[in-house]
Amino acid sequence: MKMSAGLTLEHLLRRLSVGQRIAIMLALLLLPMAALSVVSLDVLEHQELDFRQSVQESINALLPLATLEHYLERAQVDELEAETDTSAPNFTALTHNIDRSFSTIETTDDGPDLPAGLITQAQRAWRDARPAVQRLVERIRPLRIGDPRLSDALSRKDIQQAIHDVSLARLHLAAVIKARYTHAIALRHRELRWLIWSWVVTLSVATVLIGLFLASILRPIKALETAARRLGAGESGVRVDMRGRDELTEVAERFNEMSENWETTRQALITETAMDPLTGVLNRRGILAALAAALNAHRMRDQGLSVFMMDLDRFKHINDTQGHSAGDRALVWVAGKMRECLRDSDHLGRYGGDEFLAILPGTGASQAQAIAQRMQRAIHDGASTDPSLPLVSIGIATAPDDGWDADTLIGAADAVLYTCKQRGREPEPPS
Ligand SMILES: Nc1nc2c(ncn2[C@@H]2O[C@H](COP(=O)(O)OP(=O)(O)OP(=O)(O)O)[C@@H](O)[C@H]2O)c(=O)[nH]1
Repeated sequence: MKMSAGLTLEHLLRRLSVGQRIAIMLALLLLPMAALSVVSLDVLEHQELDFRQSVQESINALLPLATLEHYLERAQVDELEAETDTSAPNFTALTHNIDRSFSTIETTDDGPDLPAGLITQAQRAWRDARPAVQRLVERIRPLRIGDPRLSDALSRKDIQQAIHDVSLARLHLAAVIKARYTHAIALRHRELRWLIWSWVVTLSVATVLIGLFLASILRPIKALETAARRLGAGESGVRVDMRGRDELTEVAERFNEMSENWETTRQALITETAMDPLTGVLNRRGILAALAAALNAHRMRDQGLSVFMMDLDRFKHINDTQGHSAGDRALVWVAGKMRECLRDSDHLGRYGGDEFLAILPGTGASQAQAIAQRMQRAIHDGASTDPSLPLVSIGIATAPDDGWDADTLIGAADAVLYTCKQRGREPEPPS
């Protein structure tokens, strides 16, 4: 079923020229690859941007919190007093930055994949921390770094509380950012998997289609090559069955014409080289070839095979008294009579001037004797009323009793013929 569907598709493809098929094959390969490359680049670029944004967001959100925490810790160990720098850390700007980070994070759409409540927890933690931080900020705002009043302004307990609250807010915010980062990575992997599958599926489909296109080109080429080899090996009637409208079908049609022409020429050559032009039966070369082939087949089938060596009687006299044309007519008539007495599967050839050789495959000695007598009678009946017609003497040899090869059989039949001609006009009785 699949095979026939493939072949039907192939027949459809053969309606296209080879050039068109190659162009479509290239398009099948290049267009999906180009499209996929564009999509892949776009996806990777977007991922890169998202990733950068995510990292930037982390820095923007966490840095002010971490800085605030850092300054608070330094205040706790009275380091701010020891600072030579006279500018105070800008706690107000820091808290504003933190507020802005939280509002940015809050408005970012995380989609359904992120654990719910993480942002709320972080915001709540910051809301809890903010008043204590604010109070500290209010107290130290008028003071400079290194001012001895800083120690009085910052109560250790308040600082510790603020550190604790800010640290808690930082941890919650870090959890949000981590979750977002993990989510971004998972999304990136999912998109990459989709991309890889798209490549695999697209390339597989393209490969199958290209395979079909290639088959529609290579199969006819193979058929032509096989046919050319068979024709080259001398096989006759070689044809390439091909339907389509492409160049290869055209080549196949020309090949078939060439094969037919060659067959006609070959038949003409065979006729010319193997046939006797006067009588229309095989000539010496043809009948010897037929004998070799018949003996070959005979050995394989293990059946009897008889040969008749036949020589015309009083033929010279006909030639001498009635002319060469009368002799020719007599030869044609005798050949016709002989052919009439033989089966289609038997072979008849003119062996020499007035000598004929018949091959009777599958015929034993007694059956051959009967056929020879019938043939002799038919010729003698005609010749008895027309003096321009000859008589015939027949020597019979049968394989395998009289021999296995052509020369031995012909020699044996010739010997019988000689005896026969010596004794009169009757064929040799079966041995
Ligand atoms: N008309 C004609 N005569 C041919 C042809 N080929 C050979 N001959 C003649 O056939 C004759 C054969 O001679 P013979 O075999 O002695 O003829 P025959 O009278 O039958 O003698 P026996 O065979 O001894 O009975 C010769 O005269 C050849 O010239 C041919 O194609 N046409």
